Amino acid sequence: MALPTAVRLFEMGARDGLQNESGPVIDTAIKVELINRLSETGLKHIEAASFVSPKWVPQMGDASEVMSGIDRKPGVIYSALTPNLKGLEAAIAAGVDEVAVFGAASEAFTQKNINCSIKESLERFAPVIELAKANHIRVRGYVSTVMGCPYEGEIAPAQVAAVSRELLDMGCYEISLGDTIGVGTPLKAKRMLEAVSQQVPIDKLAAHFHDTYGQALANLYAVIEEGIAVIDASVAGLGGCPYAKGASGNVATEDVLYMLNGLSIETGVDLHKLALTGHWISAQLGRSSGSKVALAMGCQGS
Ligand SMILES: CC(C)(COP(=O)([O-])OP(=O)([O-])OC[C@H]1O[C@@H](n2cnc3c(N)ncnc32)[C@H](O)[C@@H]1OP(=O)([O-])[O-])[C@@H](O)C(=O)NCCC(=O)NCCSC(=O)C[C@@](C)(O)CC(=O)[O-]
Repeated sequence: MALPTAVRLFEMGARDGLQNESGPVIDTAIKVELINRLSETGLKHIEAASFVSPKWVPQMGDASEVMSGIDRKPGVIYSALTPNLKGLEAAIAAGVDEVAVFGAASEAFTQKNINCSIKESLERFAPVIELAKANHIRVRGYVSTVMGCPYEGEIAPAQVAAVSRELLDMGCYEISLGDTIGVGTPLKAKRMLEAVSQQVPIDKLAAHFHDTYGQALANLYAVIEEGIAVIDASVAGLGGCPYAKGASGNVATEDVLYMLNGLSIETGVDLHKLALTGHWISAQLGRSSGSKVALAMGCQGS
């Protein structure tokens, strides 16, 4: 299949990135400034917060304050995770544009992450999706552990396909396929996608790959060759997953953008501004950017 002419980048840094930071809870003002800076790069889709239990993920405990603190740039969609009705109600009150439910293809990961079975998770999501739709809010669905689980190991592509199909049938507009612990390789990614795309049209799928084993760009190239045109990524490669020990961040948005620019695939995102934002947030966290491209570009100014 020909490569897509355009790709939509879905920025994860403020949520998937920051949720996993150990140490003190990051100031709300820093989260707000990160999102505001990201909004100026041309990104049109920013996951800004997570309305989950603060006991489970302390870094996301100020989701409402973050949402009320940011400058909403017209044309940018600000989304948040909502695992249950309590989260959705808070997200609606905070004025999110879009929400996401998050399940997994692995029973053990689902238990560790959201404290229920896959079946129970889908039952829990049903009223969330219903209420979101009644409020004219679109719902995205995540499926984690699509290429491997930290607790169960190998995950059958058919299982990924089944959970993805359920979420689509329940009303999610898009299913994001998460290689939560970054264990995938290109052939595995293609095989997983082949199974899923028999159940969910490829234009309703997104790739959400972590870079733990340094395979994320190769895996992304493999799936865009198959028609994937939505990519989740995290500025400066921030993040990991609090319930997946050893998982490193999402692939760095700067690195994905550099690759897409090289392929003449349109994104509308300014690489220089994005790299500056990545250096800025990395400095706030007391480290260097996790993006190889940003480091190579060397633009450290604010
Ligand atoms: C789902 C629950 C809440 C179940 O957790 P639970 O303990 O089974 O829930 P519960 O209903 O028994 O409630 C326990 C306490 O949490 C409170 N609570 C309950 N819900 C909420 C809420 N929405 N907001 C705020 N507080 C909430 C509730 O009020 C209660 O408070 P208490 O009475 O003890 O004071 C919990 O397991 C949880 O919050 N998990 C979140 C885990 C998480 O955020 N993981 C990271 C995101 S997923 C991810 O990163 C992967 C992804 C998406 O990026 C894709 C990939 O890379 O693969």
